[in-house]
Amino acid sequence: MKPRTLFEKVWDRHVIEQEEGKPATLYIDLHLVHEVTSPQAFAGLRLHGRSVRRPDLTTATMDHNVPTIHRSQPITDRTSVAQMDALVKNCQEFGIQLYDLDSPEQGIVHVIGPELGLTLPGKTIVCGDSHTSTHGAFGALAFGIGTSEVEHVLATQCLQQQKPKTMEVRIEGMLSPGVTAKDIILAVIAKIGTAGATGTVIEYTGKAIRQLSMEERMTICNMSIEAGARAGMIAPDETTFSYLRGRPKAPSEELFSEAIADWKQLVTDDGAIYDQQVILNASDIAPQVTWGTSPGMGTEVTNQVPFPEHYPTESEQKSVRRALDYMGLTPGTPITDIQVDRVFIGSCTNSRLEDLRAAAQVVKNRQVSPHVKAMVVPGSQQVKRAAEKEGLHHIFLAAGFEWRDSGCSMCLAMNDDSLGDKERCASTSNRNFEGRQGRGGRTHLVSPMMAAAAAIKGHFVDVRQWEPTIEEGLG
Ligand SMILES: CC(C)[C@H](C(=O)O)[C@@H](O)C(=O)O
Ligand code: SF4
Repeated sequence: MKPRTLFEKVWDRHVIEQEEGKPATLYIDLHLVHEVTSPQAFAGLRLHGRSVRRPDLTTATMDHNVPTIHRSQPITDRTSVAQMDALVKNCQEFGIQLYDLDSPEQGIVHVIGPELGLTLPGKTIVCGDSHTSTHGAFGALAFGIGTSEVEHVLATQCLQQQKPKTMEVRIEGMLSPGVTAKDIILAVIAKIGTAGATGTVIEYTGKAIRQLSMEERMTICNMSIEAGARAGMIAPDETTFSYLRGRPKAPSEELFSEAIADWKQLVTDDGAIYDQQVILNASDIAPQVTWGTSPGMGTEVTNQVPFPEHYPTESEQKSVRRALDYMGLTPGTPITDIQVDRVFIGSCTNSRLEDLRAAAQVVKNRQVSPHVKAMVVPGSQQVKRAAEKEGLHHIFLAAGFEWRDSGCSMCLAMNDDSLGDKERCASTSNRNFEGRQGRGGRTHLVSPMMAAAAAIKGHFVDVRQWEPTIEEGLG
């Protein structure tokens, strides 16, 4: 048999029907649902008198609109209330499991899927949400779909899909201390651009990727979409299996070794060919900070804000000028001279336990700069409880951070958590578009450690030079 890539194997396992030159019909193993992109889909089902084909393969949570503070009080935003109420009603009517606002398992859809063990190697996973790519970290084929497709999947458990091309992003070597998975993916996007992987499914390979934990792998796959890719995948291995073992929705202990035997097949065969390939060395990657209004407009913390005139084409110069204007930045300014007003540690990119641990390590025994307002928003209520069990909340609260309930929060400011006009934020999220975190707000994408350090110093700093607490005599 012809050697195949990981993507091709998972794809082939799910094609129900494919006519030459036409989109394939794929079977969907897991459909995740949230309150923003589902109301119209359910309304469509009702209109046509249809039911949900496989409620048992469908799971819902509320995350985008939910308040992250004072949860027992009424929510004032009418759209949020309408969307959340609709989800409750729809899940009841159609028999779908919902992790609602009061559920101890509530959280960002891309955080709770893996956490519950719903996300498994080899599955096809869809959700009306672009960052569904996160789940590819387990060797699943996971991608975002539009609301009409949500309706289609609800009704049929299938999806029409054009076969994407493949791209290998190989990260060789080893990361230096202070450099994280977030820096890898920001560096990849800075290199290939936000359209660099358009029409492809990326597979991340190489020694640096194999050494990452599952949470770090999720950070990488999460942002595949910001490089234009349809999805990102990482072949499952022992790290994957041990993460999944014992999770409530993962195969039970009796079936687990059988599952592993199957999952082990999900690797790219020797001799399989990717349509495109990009290679980076992890040891060349430094902590990244974005300076512009797209995730590709980023650089190393040791660099300066770029000069528009250094870009080769007129259109690039124009977009850089516009970005710098919006961001209120002067070319040539060292990144470390940029002062921040706000710090947001959260989002489906960087709100899991290891992210909070990394940030807390930087924050420990220090104080948030007096002119900075900083918050930590755990990705799920389970992450929140786990962090509290380790006492991480004490570290953040003592430093002056706010410690919130879980949700998307200031990643996209659909709830009350938002930036004011011209407020500048160091954010661990994945998008820095104009107005993303609030009208006129200015977003710099960074890793959790970099965000934590910016909160303490009031400006960006190179975390590689962060002194251990003990040596500063503060501990
Ligand atoms: C609201 C939703 C449709 C959107 C997405 O698909 O990505 C959101 O999650 C985002 O991150 O912008
Ligand atoms: S945390 Fe942000 S990126 Fe992730 S699903 Fe929510 S809004 Fe989208």
